[in-house]
Amino acid sequence: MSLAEQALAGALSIADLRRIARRRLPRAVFEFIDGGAEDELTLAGNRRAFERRRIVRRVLIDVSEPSMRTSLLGAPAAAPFVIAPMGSCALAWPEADLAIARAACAAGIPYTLSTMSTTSIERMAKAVQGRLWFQLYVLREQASTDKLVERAAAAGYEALAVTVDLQAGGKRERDLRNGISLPPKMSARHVLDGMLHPSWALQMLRAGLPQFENVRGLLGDEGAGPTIAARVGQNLNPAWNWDDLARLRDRWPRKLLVKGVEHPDDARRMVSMGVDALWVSNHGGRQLDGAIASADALPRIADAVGGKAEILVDSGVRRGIDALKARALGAGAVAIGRAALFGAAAGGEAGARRAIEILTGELALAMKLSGTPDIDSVGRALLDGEPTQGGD
Ligand SMILES: Cc1cc2nc3c(=O)[nH]c(=O)nc-3n(C[C@H](O)[C@H](O)[C@H](O)COP(=O)(O)O)c2cc1C
Ligand SMILES: O=C(O)C(=O)c1ccccc1
Repeated sequence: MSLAEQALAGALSIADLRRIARRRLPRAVFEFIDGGAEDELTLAGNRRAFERRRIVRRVLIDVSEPSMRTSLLGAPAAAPFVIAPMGSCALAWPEADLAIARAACAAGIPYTLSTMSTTSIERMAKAVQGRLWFQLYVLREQASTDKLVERAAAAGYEALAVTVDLQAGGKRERDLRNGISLPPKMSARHVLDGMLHPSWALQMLRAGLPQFENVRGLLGDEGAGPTIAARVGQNLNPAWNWDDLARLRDRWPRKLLVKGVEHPDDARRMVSMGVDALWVSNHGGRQLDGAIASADALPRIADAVGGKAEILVDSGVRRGIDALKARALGAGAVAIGRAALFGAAAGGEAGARRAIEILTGELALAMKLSGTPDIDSVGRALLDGEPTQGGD
């Protein structure tokens, strides 16, 4: 076993994978992934909202073979997990999108490709046979947005998740301090940072600068944004509204998800328009600092929707038991963002596989120890002190 393989095998938790990633990546890249907006209140709140929930265990139940198989968007999934869309992943590991997608496919869970991926819609569809969803950022140019939607349909993606919480790039102060911008402006500090992380630097030199393959030529160049998020934000349409969502619903024939929902009234209105699934998220604390934690928004949305649409949740999932808590709070599945990317940053496809394996392993154990033989039977009563309106 190589040293890198040994390190991966020795990683017991997502926190361990994060530590390996932190050692391997230049500071600017690690902090771009790890960081949140402003004071990182929402980033920390996401974790706290999962951590503070407590499970009231049941005993004397046969849990010899706990089943975490479930149904997501009308198709089977091996576990209640989905990979969240992440742009610029190749900064962490060459072709990290492909690495994570292959790991997801092997684990039998859906993978969401970002509009800002460094692997094109078509290349991903050719490379991976598993369940693929496409995340849409609404570009300022209507025709360019329409083209992305058409390409995802033509390439056979089963679902479209339109992200609605990046009306502008969040104020990511770590990125501003580190000067990680788009296009990259290399300073002496960046070169030094690279030299201090030679395995990463050599990989990058060999692979070349990652490109946003889906939006090649589409990002306007009115000034390089001060951060990646700011530059991308400048190119998205902040005027996009309910009427536009209705048009998108008409144009896209398959499953439609809205990512970045937090208010029950928004959720209700989306369901009435025929949106198939609500993706409760605050973008991993990277957008509005001060936004409610996802795990707190989740039960209110579940009550508002009352089973008329599916619900996913992300932001702060770092342990398998978080998926059990999320199921109890009303989600069908949790999406994994940084946890998967820390894995890929630590060791490419094997690292992403390790991340999923850690989370599913922890969930299986949590199911046994809580007396949960079947993930689909989880209700709100599993949690201490949760009002059970809309639950069981
Ligand atoms: C490096 C990085 C890039 C991201 N890029 C996108 C993106 O392109 N589109 C999107 O909808 N969300 C994006 N997100 C947000 C994730 O989809 C997800 O909502 C978030 O990471 C969940 O929080 P977690 O990382 O705590 O699991 C990104 C997150 C990270 C960490
Ligand atoms: O950083 C993000 O959260 C994000 O959404 C993004 C968008 C485009 C490129 C890279 C990241």
